[in-house]
Amino acid sequence: MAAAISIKGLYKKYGPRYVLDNLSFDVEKGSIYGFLGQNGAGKTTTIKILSGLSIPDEGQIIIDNMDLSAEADNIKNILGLVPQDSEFYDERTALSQMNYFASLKGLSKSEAQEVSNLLLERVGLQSEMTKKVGSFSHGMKKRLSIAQALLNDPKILILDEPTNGLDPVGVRQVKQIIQECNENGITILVSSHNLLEVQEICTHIGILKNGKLITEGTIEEIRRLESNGVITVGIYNISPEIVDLVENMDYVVKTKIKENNILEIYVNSEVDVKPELNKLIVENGGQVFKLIENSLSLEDAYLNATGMKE
Ligand SMILES: Nc1ncnc2c1ncn2[C@@H]1O[C@H](COP(=O)(O)OP(=O)(O)OP(=O)(O)O)[C@@H](O)[C@H]1O
Repeated sequence: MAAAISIKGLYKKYGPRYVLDNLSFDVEKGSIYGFLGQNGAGKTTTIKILSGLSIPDEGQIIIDNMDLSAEADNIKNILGLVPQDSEFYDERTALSQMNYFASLKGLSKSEAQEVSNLLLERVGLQSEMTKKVGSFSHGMKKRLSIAQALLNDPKILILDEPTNGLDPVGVRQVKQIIQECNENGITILVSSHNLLEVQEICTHIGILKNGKLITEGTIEEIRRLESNGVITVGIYNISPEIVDLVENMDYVVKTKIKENNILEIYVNSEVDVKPELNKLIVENGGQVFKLIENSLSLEDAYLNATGMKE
């Protein structure tokens, strides 16, 4: 699959500290790539570099087959950016704000009016377009910011933490707009520190930690990364020998002993391993009083991968 964005060996230093440290990844054409990481991981720094607002110390960026270092202006024409915080004039209406941005992009008055109307409708602000932006909620401003980013009919849309600080309705609206943009052929790069908020719309996910991409893949691949399930076994007479035997099984990733004779077994297997585990424990003298399997959520896989989980 062709890459809409290809980042190779990106480094960015602030003072003596590298905030991007040999960062490389591709965003496939037509995908919705969730660029995830905790606060300070380097997401905004990467996005600023991609949108030409910051210069990397090293590395190559190819966007839609153009090298950013040589064709920044052409790239601007095919890129839409929704920054974390957009600046609007509170006294202007949404429509006049959009018309103003459209005129900055070189559209005539009538073209601007037409496109602005269309885009405000696309982000669900059609009945609010003559209201002053100062009266808008955070979610409405975010949708206005997306409309603004769509003014140049971009091939690629980059959104920096678009769901941050929104209420659940606002999150749902923004996700729906992102998905509709994608259905209309726009490749999406969306950053977030909240996997749960974006996972249902992403086709791919990359996890950034301290400026490095620590994990990458399709949603399904990420889920399978460490373990795809956890089996909770209650054993009355749990012993170190039983734990050792369990840990040595092929599909067991790790085990954790919990209170009340509970052994948590993280497994990575496509088939049901409960009968085999039960047999092993019982044959070695264990008295099993409960055995439950839960599949791991993507959130768990994320926390495992970022080392946020104990
Ligand atoms: N202009 C700057 N000067 C110095 N340090 C900076 C600058 N911009 C960012 N940093 C530092 O670089 C690191 C990465 O910041 P960045 O904003 O890219 O992270 P992030 O993943 O987007 O997090 P957040 O979600 O909090 O914005 C942080 O430690 C931040 O303090």
